[in-house]
Amino acid sequence: MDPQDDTIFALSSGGGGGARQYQATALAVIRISGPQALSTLQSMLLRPNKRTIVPRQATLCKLYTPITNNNQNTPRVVLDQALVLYFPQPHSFTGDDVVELHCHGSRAVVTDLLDTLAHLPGHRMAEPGEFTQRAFAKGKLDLLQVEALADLLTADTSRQRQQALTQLDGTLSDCYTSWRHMLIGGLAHAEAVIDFGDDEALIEDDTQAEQEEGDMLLMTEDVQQWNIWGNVRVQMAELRRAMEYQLQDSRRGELVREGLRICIVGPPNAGKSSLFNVLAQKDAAIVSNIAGTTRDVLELSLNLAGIKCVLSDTAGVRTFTSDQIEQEGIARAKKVAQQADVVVAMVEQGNAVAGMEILETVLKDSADEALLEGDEHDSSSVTTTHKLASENVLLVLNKMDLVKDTNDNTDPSSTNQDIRTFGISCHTNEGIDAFLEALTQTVTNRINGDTATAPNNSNSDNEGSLITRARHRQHVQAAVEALRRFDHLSQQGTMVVDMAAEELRLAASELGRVTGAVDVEDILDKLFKDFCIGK
Ligand SMILES: Nc1nc2c(ncn2[C@@H]2O[C@H](COP(=O)(O)OP(=O)(O)OP(=O)(O)O)[C@@H](O)[C@H]2O)c(=O)[nH]1
Ligand SMILES: [K+]
Ligand SMILES: [Mg+2]
Repeated sequence: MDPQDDTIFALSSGGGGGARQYQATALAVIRISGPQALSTLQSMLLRPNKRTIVPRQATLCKLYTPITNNNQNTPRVVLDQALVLYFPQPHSFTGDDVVELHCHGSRAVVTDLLDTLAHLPGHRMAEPGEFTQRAFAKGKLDLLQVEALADLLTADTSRQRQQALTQLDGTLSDCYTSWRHMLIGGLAHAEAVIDFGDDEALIEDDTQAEQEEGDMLLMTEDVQQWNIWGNVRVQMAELRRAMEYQLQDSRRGELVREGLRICIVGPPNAGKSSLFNVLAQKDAAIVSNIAGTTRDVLELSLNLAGIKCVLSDTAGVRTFTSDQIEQEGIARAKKVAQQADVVVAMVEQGNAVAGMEILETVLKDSADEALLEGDEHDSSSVTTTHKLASENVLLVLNKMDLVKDTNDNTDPSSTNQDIRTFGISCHTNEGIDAFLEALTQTVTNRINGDTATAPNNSNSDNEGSLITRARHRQHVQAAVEALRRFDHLSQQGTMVVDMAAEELRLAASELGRVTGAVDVEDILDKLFKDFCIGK
């Protein structure tokens, strides 16, 4: 029997992790999907024929051990009193018949129900993501929506949730589908031109057409075909601009999904780990007055105004140390700073100039390294190795509590030209609120991006069309490149229309890969493995 025909079931609510680790909850949802879902539910009712299960209507019933061919004379046992729901195919999540048992969440109820189902012929426990996999197979969701669902299930912050929900809605899918249809339309025209060119010489271009109009007797259809070709070229150029615009999004969607990287760098003993702990609101990193305390990079998830951020504490950077472990720590610190979206440069107050020098070497080294390594980077990391724009750097002067004469305070604003500077104390918390506010604003600005006007048909002026994965970016980039080659070829006259058409075909298939309309088996396998059981 095809595993697709099995009736699958799983605990779809929390508390999972197998019978042994199951954590009791008030209620639990067991989902059953497949051809036998309804008959199984009915076999668990006391008088199956007396009770009609109305689709999509919650019914409170007692669930008994089901009647099977083997146990007709065995007394039946009540398993639970549950609220049941039935979604007939095709109007269900998976597209198959689906039954949901909203039962009590104790270990006894859940494990006995699962166990009972497992013993029914044609039934088996669902693999991770298998319900979603069936939904995809039935065309209920496309690949972008499957990815959105995966993102929604793992969303930590409100921005991640919003972004995932918009993508789940099909907004991004609609964008790529409409682009792909435009490409296929262009391709159809190109093919018409090719067919025509087979037996008739086409005029090379409009100007030539005008020149030769007098001399040559033109077939009106020739001209029509050629005019259509001209329109196709214009349309494809517009489409390419819309795609290019989408690619110029500063990776905002990917940042929301993956989390924005904020890195604290600075010389030893500046108080980096102390700040890390203040922001973590716990004793996460070791603090001591020994220079070179932090070696490894420590990471912490922060939610700043609904945006997921990953904050890193790093080893203090100094130009000379004979300690090999510290050297490795410094190398790691530089690398993390290089990949960060926002850098918090920290120095002790009164030492801003030295601090800025260190910051400059860190960022300069990273820019150099980025140039050297450039070719080895994949497309997603190339964009992150840019030299940081000053609006994404915050300079923090720590230990303000040690300043004796408050009038003689280091004027923070005088330390550097365009880098914003904040005086703080990790001991007294002075200045922390203002710094945190600025950090939050920086992160928000980075995600909201600039509001450059979108090309007419870009669909890119709303959050829904933001690229959310490097995978999408690669395909859109490849489609743009194909369209550039198309543009070049399509200017060269009739001889190469078929080559130009091939580029349109390529661009269309790249976009098809984004939504999953074109072969995506390998991506799917990987994606479904990341799903939890029951989804
Ligand atoms: N007076 C004062 N001392 C501070 C402040 N912040 C940190 N310190 C002290 O400075 C010392 C170094 O702090 P850390 O947080 O370990 O500094 P670090 O930058 O992480 O140091 P490394 O990991 O060695 O690079 C510790 O003794 C802290 O207690 C502050 O705001 N005021
Ligand atoms: K230290
Ligand atoms: Mg430290």
